[in-house]
Amino acid sequence: MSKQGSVVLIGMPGAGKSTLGVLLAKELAKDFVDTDVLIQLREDKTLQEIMNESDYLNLRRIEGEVIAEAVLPNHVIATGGSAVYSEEGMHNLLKFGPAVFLNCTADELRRRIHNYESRGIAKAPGQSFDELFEERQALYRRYADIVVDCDGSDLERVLAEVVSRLADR
Ligand SMILES: Nc1ncnc2c1ncn2[C@@H]1O[C@H](COP(=O)(O)OP(=O)(O)O)[C@@H](O)[C@H]1O
Ligand SMILES: O=C(O)C1=C[C@@H](OP(=O)(O)O)[C@@H](O)[C@H](O)C1
Ligand SMILES: [Mg+2]
Repeated sequence: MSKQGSVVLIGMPGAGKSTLGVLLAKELAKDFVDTDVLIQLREDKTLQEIMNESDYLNLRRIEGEVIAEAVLPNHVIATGGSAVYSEEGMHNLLKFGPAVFLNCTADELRRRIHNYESRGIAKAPGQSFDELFEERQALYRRYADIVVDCDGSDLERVLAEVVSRLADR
C-alpha cells in the first residue's frame, strides 16, 4: 500500500463510509477514525448541535480545519460526506493514502436514508437531495483514486471489492 498506509473513504451520506470503514480497518489491520468523531471531540458538541447553533457553512468550515490538521498514518479514515468541500483538507488526507469513492446512485441512497432533512447533512436550506447529489458527484470524482460501485452490494461484497482494488494498485 502506498504513501503512509492509510485509506480515505469518501462519498455521500449513506454510502457506507463509517460502517465499511470499521470492517476495512479490521481486514487491513489498521487503525480506524471517523472524522465526524474528530469534529465532535474538538468542538465538544454533536454535529447536529453545531448545525443548530450556527449553520451548514460553519460545520463545513470546522470540518475543513479538522481534516486539514489531522495526522493519520496507517488508518482507515471515514470522512463525512461534506469533507470534499475542503480542498486543503482533502489534500492533507490524501497525503496519508488513496481515496476510495463509495459510489451509490441517488435511488440507492434514498432507500438507505430516510431522514434526509434531520440527519445533519451540511447542505443549503431548501437544497433538494437530487441537487446535492449532483453538486457532489463532481467533487467525489475529483478526489477519487478508486471508485467502487455500491448499489445492490452487501457490505461483505463492497469490502471484498475495496480490498481487491487496493491490492491492485
Ligand atoms: N453496502 C451496503 N448495503 C446496504 N446497506 C448499507 C451498505 N453500506 C452501508 N449501509 C447502511 O447504510 C446506512 C448508512 O451507512 P453509514 O456507514 O453510516 O454511511 P456513511 O458513513 O457513508 O454516511 C447504515 O444503516 C448502513 O448499515
Ligand atoms: O454529507 C454531509 O453533509 C454530512 C455527512 C455526515 O457524515 P456521513 O457522510 O458519514 O453521514 C456528517 O459529516 C455531517 O452530518 C454532514
Ligand atoms: Mg459516516
